[in-house]
Amino acid sequence: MVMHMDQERARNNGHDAHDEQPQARHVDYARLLELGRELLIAVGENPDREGLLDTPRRWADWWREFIEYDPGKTETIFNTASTDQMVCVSGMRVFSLCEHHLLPMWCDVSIGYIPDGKVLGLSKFARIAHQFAHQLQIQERLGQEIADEISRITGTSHVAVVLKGEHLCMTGRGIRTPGVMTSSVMRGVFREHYETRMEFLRLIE
Ligand SMILES: Nc1nc2c(ncn2[C@@H]2O[C@H](COP(=O)(O)OP(=O)(O)OP(=O)(O)O)[C@@H](O)[C@H]2O)c(=O)[nH]1
Ligand SMILES: [Zn+2]
Repeated sequence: MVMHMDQERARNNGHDAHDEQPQARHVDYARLLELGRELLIAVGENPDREGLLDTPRRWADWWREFIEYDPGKTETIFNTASTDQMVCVSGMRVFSLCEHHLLPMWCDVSIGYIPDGKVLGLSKFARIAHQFAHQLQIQERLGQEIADEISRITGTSHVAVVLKGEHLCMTGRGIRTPGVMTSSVMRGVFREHYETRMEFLRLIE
């Protein structure tokens, strides 16, 4: 008997038997399909009416796409003797989900670091930002996790991450007030040295 891939994943406690990245997350797709149907019933809809027939499938697909997001290769490093530069990559927009309400948040991510012999490939900053955005999040933790990963890969402790977020849970429900949440993680010389911090903040304006 050919086992469906999702059943096989479930049997392996969320991981493929030959999964090379044990930290990769998987959804229970069959369960999502059931829940999508249940959700429609719970909000007073008829899941068998024509317009909704494929909705549980689309909804399950969206969760799978979000949770099983693959950032690709994130660790391309170039060795360099130069340690006198500040590198900033700014305005990278990522999509995430607020863990309190399961509603979208959009964050504009800016990252700065001072290399210590290793520079990271430019595109990898966006890959890393998306990687940590593709899970249930709060904005503050998203910034910390991005900073941790940049430090881990490049081996420098001088890392700064600023996020500007718009949260649908604040703009589209509840208090219904548009507003921007800014959070910043400043480490190493970015925290200790006022001029360095200000230079970074000017560069990402
Ligand atoms: N610090 C922080 N708070 C967040 C984030 N996303 C959502 N929240 C807040 O989480 C809080 C949850 O508060 P609760 O009082 O438990 O939930 P609620 O009754 O839905 O609150 P309201 O949103 O005020 O209607 C709210 O103040 C949200 O604005 C985030 O990324 N960071
Ligand atoms: Zn929220």
